Amino acid sequence: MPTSEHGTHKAFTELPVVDISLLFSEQLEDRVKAAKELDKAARDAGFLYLKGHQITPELMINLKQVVKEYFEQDVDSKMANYIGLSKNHSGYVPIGEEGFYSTEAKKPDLKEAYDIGPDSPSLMARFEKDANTQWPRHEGFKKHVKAYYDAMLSLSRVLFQGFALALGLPEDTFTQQLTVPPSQLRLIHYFDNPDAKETDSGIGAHTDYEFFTILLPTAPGLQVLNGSNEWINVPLVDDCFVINIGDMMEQVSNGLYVATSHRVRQVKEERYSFPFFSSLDYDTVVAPIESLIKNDDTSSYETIICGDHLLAQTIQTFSYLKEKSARGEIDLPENARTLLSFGKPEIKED
Ligand SMILES: O=C(O)CCC(=O)C(=O)O
Ligand SMILES: [Fe+2]
Repeated sequence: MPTSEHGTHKAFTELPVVDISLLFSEQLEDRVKAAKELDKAARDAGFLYLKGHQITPELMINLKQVVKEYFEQDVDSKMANYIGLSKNHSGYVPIGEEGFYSTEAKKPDLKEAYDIGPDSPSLMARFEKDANTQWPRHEGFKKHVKAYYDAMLSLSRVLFQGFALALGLPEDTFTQQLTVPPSQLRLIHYFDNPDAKETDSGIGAHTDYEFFTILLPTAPGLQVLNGSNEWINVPLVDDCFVINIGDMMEQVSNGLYVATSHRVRQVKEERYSFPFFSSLDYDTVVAPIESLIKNDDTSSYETIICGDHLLAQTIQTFSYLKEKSARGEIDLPENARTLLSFGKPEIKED
């Protein structure tokens, strides 16, 4: 495992803003120009605000509205679509379902969620070949959430092309393996909490497992660890998504782009947040790209299989999957990594 990569992040005090309008240009030289901006932000911070993404405001407005209505229902109604009832890891995730990083002794994160993935093949394809996404009956939910999922998938394609150019690789390096990726969209609801203290956790410090995440938050609360180990607030910026580098991008870029630690603090106001975790197809072999390995390189990222890595992390995180695993109904993929096994700096909580 590499040990010194954390030093590559700058001591930023706010996130860089990257306008990707030029990634949509017909001209390669324009796309390369935008990719250079992505490259700088990915190296310096591993986190950025994304402008010029061409996602229409209606998609986001409709998503926020229908998700708000959905979560307003009582818990019993929401539990009708409990994630543990699905065959492809989709559905309602009640408070306490996720033992993030096996810190069972810690208080559970104060949030509920609804997880969406592709129909088939899904993250659970090893166990269930034809398992479709579980949708609640709630009016308009499937229509608006699916439209948003599809838009995120398209945007992730553009960004995968941008990151390939940013790394000096052929533009289709990643997208050759982007057919039906097990990318998950999470709809997260952090409860309103007038008594929230600055130190109350909404979600503990972590890095994301995938290549990158496209995040749409509705309120402040997100914090990012900078190169000097300080937690930096991420306020909302109009018309921008927040993008962050995940574990697998760190791996393929041979540590050039580092997965940045982040966490969510409880804020007094109610908060929703919609991360789309961008991955490649299940069978994608994830290893440092040869042209990014230098002769004197001492880093040693071990090769992983994209979907197996995600599945392993998921099985070790969700209570219902831990129980299935204990009953012998599912097993961890071979060579599964334990949680937090990437070469991250020690994650500091205060
Ligand atoms: O709620 C947020 O702003 C971030 C959520 C997050 O980091 C995650 O779900 O991985
Ligand atoms: Fe995250």
